[in-house]
Amino acid sequence: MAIIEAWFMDDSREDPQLPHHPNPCEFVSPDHLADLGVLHWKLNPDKYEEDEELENIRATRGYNYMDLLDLCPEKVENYEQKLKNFYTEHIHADEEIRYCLEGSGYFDIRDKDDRWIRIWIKAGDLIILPAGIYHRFTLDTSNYVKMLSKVVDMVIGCMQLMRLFVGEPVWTAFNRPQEDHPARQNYMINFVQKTRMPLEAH
Ligand SMILES: CSCCC(=O)C(=O)O
Ligand SMILES: [Fe+2]
Repeated sequence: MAIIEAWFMDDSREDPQLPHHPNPCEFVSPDHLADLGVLHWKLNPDKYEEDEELENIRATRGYNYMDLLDLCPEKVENYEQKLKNFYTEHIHADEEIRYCLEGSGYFDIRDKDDRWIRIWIKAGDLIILPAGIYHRFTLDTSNYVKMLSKVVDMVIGCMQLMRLFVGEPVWTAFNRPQEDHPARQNYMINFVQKTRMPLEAH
């Protein structure tokens, strides 16, 4: 699996858009992410319109739906509210598939012990979060403009994302706690409890 930067987050209450590297930094490997059901590919964002590798992933996994989302204040209604919602810990009933074409940001996911892992997504990163995994999202500070005026003191950022889905897309977020949600229960069975169970004797 391709290299991706991911680390356990520190506990500080500072701006969520900062990296939140603890000292010393504890990095998380792609295998560890895969063990939590998180998959990742590094693609060439400049040729997304005729990319065989992307086509292969879409065909193999049945992602027949695709759209582009410009996460920029001038292109998204209720930009601030949307970012706030994205940073509220939640799950979905289906996979969340995002391909970053421009800009960068952080997907935070919970590990098996409920610790936050921060995954840094940049142009060319395609990431799949499994249904039922607790997660949240924020932009980082590399692409932002700080706007200062009498009325606003706001940090704005931009990112272009491709969203993929099997069939008609459903973006509904179910905020934590969701322990009774079927997607959460399946996630626990498939990715958390399975690896904790002692091997049965034959
Ligand atoms: C802006 S993409 C990631 C945000 C998210 O978790 C979601 O859309 O459900
Ligand atoms: Fe989400």
